[in-house]
Amino acid sequence: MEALRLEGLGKRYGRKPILEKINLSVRPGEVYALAGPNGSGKTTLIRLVTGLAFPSEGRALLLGEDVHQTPQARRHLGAVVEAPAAFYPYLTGRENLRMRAYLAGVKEEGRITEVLARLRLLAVADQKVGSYSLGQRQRLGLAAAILHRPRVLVLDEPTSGLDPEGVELVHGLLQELAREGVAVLLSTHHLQEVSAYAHKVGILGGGRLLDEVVLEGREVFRLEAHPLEGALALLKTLPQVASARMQGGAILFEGSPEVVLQALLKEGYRVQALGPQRFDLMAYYQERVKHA
Ligand SMILES: Nc1ncnc2c1ncn2[C@@H]1O[C@H](COP(=O)(O)OP(=O)(O)OP(=O)(O)O)[C@@H](O)[C@H]1O
Repeated sequence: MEALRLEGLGKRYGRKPILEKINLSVRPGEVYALAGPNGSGKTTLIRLVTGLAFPSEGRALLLGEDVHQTPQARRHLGAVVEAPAAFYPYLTGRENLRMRAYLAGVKEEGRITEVLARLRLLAVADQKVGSYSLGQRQRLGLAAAILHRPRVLVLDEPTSGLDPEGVELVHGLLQELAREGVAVLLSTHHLQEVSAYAHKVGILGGGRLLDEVVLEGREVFRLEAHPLEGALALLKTLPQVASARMQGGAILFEGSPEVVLQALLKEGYRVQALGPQRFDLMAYYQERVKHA
């Protein structure tokens, strides 16, 4: 079953539509990154999914239960929506987590130490949160979100305000959690960073989900051939080629390089270069948003 499923989700403020007909799903163990320009509705979507905002249409299901109809649906949810997350400044990090653990019904004290260690906060665990840096508070927010071992984790820009080490730490943690079976939905402006491990990227624009890019198992090849236009047209006719487009004097395609090479040689094309190419998510995103 999908861990998280949005069905025709929409939100209007007054008459202004902010989001319309958003359909997406995240499976257990999958990392889904939401990207989009400022104001495209990423935070609004995350607020809807976590139950902090009410949809004007559609619904959000957490492990099959409607977030807005069934309050218990959120027991499987961990979230960091506001940055930095709200904590009692006159209590220590450990005391804040102890309070969260009590509210979430987590009884083992060892779990608090475990998440503090996982977020590299043990050294400051017994200091008042009021004295924490922004990055430390950000990491404490994540520690609190995973305390009760949620099966779905929803995070609004989890790496904003973090130093490079903190960014690495959070990305590493999210990958680990996904491997443990947690479904992760996060919003980000840092596509290059998440493209290393996100399974899917959803691109929001103009209140709609413009595109979903599947990154898992994606293999792209770069081809230089002469004449290039004809080669592109030929590739587009091959059933073994899933996609092909021109980029900077070469063709980028997804599909079988062996079939492509054979077809080109058979038709008398001159093949100058053919090899694997890392999928350029940033270029794809810019192109997609430009034509939105
Ligand atoms: N409470 C509200 N009332 C009216 N409009 C709102 C409200 N909250 C958000 N909006 C509008 O909804 C749109 C989407 O905002 P949102 O914060 O979801 O975008 P975002 O993609 O998260 O942006 P950013 O990348 O800057 O964080 C914006 O035009 C914003 O002004």
